[in-house]
Amino acid sequence: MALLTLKDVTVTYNQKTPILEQFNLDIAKGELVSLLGPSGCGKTTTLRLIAGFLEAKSGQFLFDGSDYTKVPVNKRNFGFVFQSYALFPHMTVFDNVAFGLKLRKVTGTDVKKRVQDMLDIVNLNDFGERFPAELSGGQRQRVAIARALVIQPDLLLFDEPLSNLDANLRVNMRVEIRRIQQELGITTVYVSHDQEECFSISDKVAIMNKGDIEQLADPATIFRYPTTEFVARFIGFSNFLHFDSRKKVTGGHELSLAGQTFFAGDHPGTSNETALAAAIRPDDLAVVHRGAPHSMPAGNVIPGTVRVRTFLGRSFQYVVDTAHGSFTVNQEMEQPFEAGTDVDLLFAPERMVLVDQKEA
Ligand SMILES: Nc1ncnc2c1ncn2[C@@H]1O[C@H](COP(=O)(O)OP(=O)(O)OP(=O)(O)O)[C@@H](O)[C@H]1O
Repeated sequence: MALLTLKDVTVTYNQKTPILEQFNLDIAKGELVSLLGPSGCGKTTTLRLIAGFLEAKSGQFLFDGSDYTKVPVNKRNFGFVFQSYALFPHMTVFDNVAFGLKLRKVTGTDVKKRVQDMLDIVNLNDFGERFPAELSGGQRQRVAIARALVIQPDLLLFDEPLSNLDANLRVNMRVEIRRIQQELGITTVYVSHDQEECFSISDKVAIMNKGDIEQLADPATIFRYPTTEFVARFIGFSNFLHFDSRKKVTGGHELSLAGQTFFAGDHPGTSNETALAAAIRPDDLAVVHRGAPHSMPAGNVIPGTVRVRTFLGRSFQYVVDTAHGSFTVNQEMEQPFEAGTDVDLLFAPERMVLVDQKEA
């Protein structure tokens, strides 16, 4: 059963068109769920709604079996960590972390023990007497996490917590966040626009587009088997074929495109029966000299010409122009193709993921 449920929630700012409309989300106890999507898709709005900073126009918010729709922020025992650490500059680290406990009327020795425990968890046990100005960005963010956790929240909410940190520190801190979240088994909603960050730490990722969740699944499933063209593009499938029709055949699916019949195998990426587009990652396309032997089904080949070649380090990237549009291919090779070379693009049946074109 879900710990947190948003049910048919609609949110409008300034009475204009809804930002979220009939929005639904379920989160199970102990899960870390990320909301990921382009700027303006409604991630922060969803988080603010869960936090209680924002009221829904209609719909329900259920938490742990109770109706929280009208419960005010200060009656929800939730912890927040924001992009700006929002520490009190005139208070020591210890006092910053203790602040929420004092508000909750926790007394002397209890405060000391709980703050110390939290500083241990975030590896800042020797920093209690420092002031925020005497800390690095990563240390400040750890204080913010300790402060959110010390109240033993029922839910932890992160809004772009790492975006003020430099790249290396971001990687370290996301490992820390995942470690702490798992150690405490605390249910967490995490907003970021950084795909790698969300994929690396989450049990589930919700990919949002214009106020809707287009796909909610574990990171590996989304990475390999996006269900819509929007999700596929967002996570790096840059090649698409848009078919006229499809037919189930033994062992797979026949897909027709302007008289040519492609074949896609039976795999989780072809189970969506309404999907009429194929998405293919640049790493999953192969390119060979025009007419070179290969083991693909005859229909899974498109002739083309290399327009651009770039060097990626491990591999080369080619942009290949064909009668069906341009395709991007990453391929490791000893002797790379020059721009202008006539080639064949090979579409492996197990690498074509069939996606819906909704919101494409
Ligand atoms: N206080 C507000 N008043 C009016 N419109 C708002 C307000 N806050 C957000 N919006 C609008 O709501 C939409 C969703 O915003 P939201 O902040 O939820 O997006 P986001 O996905 O978090 O984006 P970002 O990644 O840029 O932070 C946007 O179109 C935004 O302009």
